[in-house]
This record gives sequence, structure tokens and C-alpha cells, in this order.
Amino acid sequence: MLYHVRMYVRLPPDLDPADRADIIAREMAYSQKLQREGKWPQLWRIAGEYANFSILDVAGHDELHTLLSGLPLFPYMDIEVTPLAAHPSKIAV
Ligand SMILES: O=C(O)CC1=CCC(=O)O1
Repeated sequence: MLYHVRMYVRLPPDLDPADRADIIAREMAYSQKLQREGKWPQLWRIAGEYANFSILDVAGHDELHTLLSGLPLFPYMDIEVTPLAAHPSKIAV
């Protein structure tokens, strides 16, 4: 199943800079592993915001929740999920 996911990062401004750098490095490694596995095929920065639009390709809601809740930044993000269904006007390419 495909999901459109919006992630808004809300790191506390007083977070220790070393802790901040560590979380961001772990987030990058985690997301890049999932990208290589094909589970995170699209990752876009929302221009002007500390936020992203992502497409995740997973088995269903339970895997999506497991994946998202494992994000190192999960405690510091607001996340909005939209399940995607096939559109009848979409042409095959
Ligand atoms: O948008 C961000 O910076 C948060 C994030 C999600 C995956 C990643 O590598 O960073």
C-alpha cells in the first residue's frame, strides 16, 4: 500500500547541539536504509519549512506505524498520513 506522509519536525530550540546532530544522523541512516529497501520511494523537503512530503510503500497500516514510530525524530515530529488508492483516470506508462 502507498501512503502520503507529511512530517513536520519540531526539535526543541534548547536541545543540546550534540544530541541534535546525533538524532539527525540516526534519522538519515534509518531513512536511507528504508529507501534502499524500496519502502520509502519518495522523500521531498517542503520548501521553506523543516518538514517533508514522503511516499511510503509498505504492507499496510501496521507496518507503516512500526516504521514511523521507529524514526529517531518520531518524538519530535507531527505526522499526517494519507492512504493512497488507485485513480481511475491514471494511464499506464
Ligand atoms: O524532514 C526531515 O528532515 C526529517 C527526516 C525524515 C527522513 C529524514 O532523513 O529526515
